[in-house]
Amino acid sequence: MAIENSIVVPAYHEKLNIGPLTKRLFAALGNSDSKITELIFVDDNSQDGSVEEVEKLKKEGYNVNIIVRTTERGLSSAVLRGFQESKGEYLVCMDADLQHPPESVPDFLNKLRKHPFVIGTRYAAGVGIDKDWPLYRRVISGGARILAVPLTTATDPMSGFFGLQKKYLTSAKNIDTQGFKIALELLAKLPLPKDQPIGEFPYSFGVRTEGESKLSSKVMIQYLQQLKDLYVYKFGASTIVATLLALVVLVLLVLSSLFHAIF
Ligand SMILES: Nc1nc2c(ncn2[C@@H]2O[C@H](COP(=O)(O)OP(=O)(O)O[C@H]3O[C@H](CO)[C@@H](O)[C@H](O)[C@@H]3O)[C@@H](O)[C@H]2O)c(=O)[nH]1
Repeated sequence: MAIENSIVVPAYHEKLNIGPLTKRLFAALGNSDSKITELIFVDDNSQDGSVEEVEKLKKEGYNVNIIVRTTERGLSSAVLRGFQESKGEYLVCMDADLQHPPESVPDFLNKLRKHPFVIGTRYAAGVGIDKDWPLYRRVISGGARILAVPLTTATDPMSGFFGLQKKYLTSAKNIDTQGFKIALELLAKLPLPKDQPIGEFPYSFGVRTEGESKLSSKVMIQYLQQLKDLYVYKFGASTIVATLLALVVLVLLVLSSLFHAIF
């Protein structure tokens, strides 16, 4: 059967999450959807046994693969590499750490059949962020989200849980693959049809139980640089709005590099 859905998971030191994610995902998809779905991990040479874990799952019959990159590093570029190597028309990106619930993927895919781009959102009625998520992460996430408001109508462009129809990716140009926020980059730059709104998919963001977050001050600085570039891209370098927004971001950039703890 031809593959229709490709689930791409950037992974760095996620050995302990690979098995549970794979099993929960394919269990949620059920027999018929499992046959048309592939799961692709994109690992940056973690050398922690992730490859062996995937080989084991393959032997158990799961349609799962792992791409190991040895010369590149980074979440956004890993996601794009997975998309490039995928066979399906419906592409979904999710984290390895189970903070994006695998059980919601079937409904997510249904939505993706009706919208060119779907983004998971933690900001909707009845969903949210686990109460144990630390305050500093809430502040970072909320601040980052506010700064992105001029760039997209999406309520949660920080989300690493998103999907798109592959036909819209083929015309992507000038995509910046630094940092973590590939969904925002794609939302701002892809030539998505104006008459079809992006889909919002409410979900509750869980707590990581295995492994560690890779969020660092470097990632935050990359985000601010990305924002500055996107403001200029969207509003044009000569407009007053772009200049003001770029200035705000630059000040934050300098401050954050001086005081890593500011965010
Ligand atoms: N291949 C690869 N994968 C990476 C890298 N850095 C992180 N990842 C993978 O990317 C996923 C997200 O990284 P986390 O470190 O778990 O992210 P987080 O800070 O806990 O979550 C925040 O960022 C996520 C990604 O955008 C968001 O999904 C989430 O909503 C939140 O904003 C995980 O599967 C992780 O292994 C990298 O350099 N290379």
